[in-house]
Amino acid sequence: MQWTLVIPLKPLTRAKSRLADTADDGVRPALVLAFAQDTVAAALACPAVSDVAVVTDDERAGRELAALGAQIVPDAPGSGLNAALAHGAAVVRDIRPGAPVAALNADLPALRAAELSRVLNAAAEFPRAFLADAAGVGTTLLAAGGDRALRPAFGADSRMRHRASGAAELTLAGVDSVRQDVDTGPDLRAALALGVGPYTAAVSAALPVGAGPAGAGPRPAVRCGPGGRRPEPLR
Ligand SMILES: Nc1nc2c(ncn2[C@@H]2O[C@H](COP(=O)(O)OP(=O)(O)OP(=O)(O)O)[C@@H](O)[C@H]2O)c(=O)[nH]1
Ligand SMILES: C=C(OP(=O)(O)O)C(=O)O
Repeated sequence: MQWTLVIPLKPLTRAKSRLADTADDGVRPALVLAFAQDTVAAALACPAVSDVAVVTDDERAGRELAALGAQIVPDAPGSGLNAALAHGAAVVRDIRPGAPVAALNADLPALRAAELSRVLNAAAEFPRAFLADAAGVGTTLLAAGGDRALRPAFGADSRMRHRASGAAELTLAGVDSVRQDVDTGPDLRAALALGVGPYTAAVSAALPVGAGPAGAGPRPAVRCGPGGRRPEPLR
């Protein structure tokens, strides 16, 4: 089964406020964009993904992520994360009725295509399924088969709320890169230790958190775009 991913992204200057003590206002937008670039690049390199739709109103992010091969959907509702996701899924299904869709956070800088494949293949066994974040309270991925609405309930305690919504919790091990979202400085350290993608490695090298000896270091660039696998366009 091949999935369309719906990836939400807040305007860069307003995003990741909880990282303010790790990355100041001058560098945080670039760091948030780098997280999204590494997330989208890994997603597009994943064989279980047919295409990626990023729901954002940020012009710079839209330009950079489109250059990687993502489709950009304006955040027309403008009323928060779950409205943005429901809108993105509806736009996808208008174009491709019956498409399996999965919401994926844009703050997964260590994301590995092979681990994402394993998660999506596991999700394909259920009508709706989700993956809890590394902290164990939130969600990084929510998937819905072609005959189901996504019904996103991201935000505080979303693990509990997705469970209560009837979605199956995916319990597979060895998919840390799909679980490791970055909200805080310690989260960024954990992602660096897993090994982040090249965009985040470049921006975080200038931060105190990125300059330390720990960490697996940057991973080789994912090949997507010219020379790599091109996603099918969403049209
Ligand atoms: N399009 C869109 N994306 C959103 C919105 N709110 C959050 N997101 C995205 O949803 C994902 C999960 O959100 P959070 O992890 O809470 O990120 P955040 O809101 O930037 O972080 P904080 O400011 O620290 O709360 C991230 O990829 C965000 O960029 C929204 O209103 N619209
Ligand atoms: C959006 C979520 O949380 P966070 O803001 O912690 O990334 C979530 O886990 O549903």
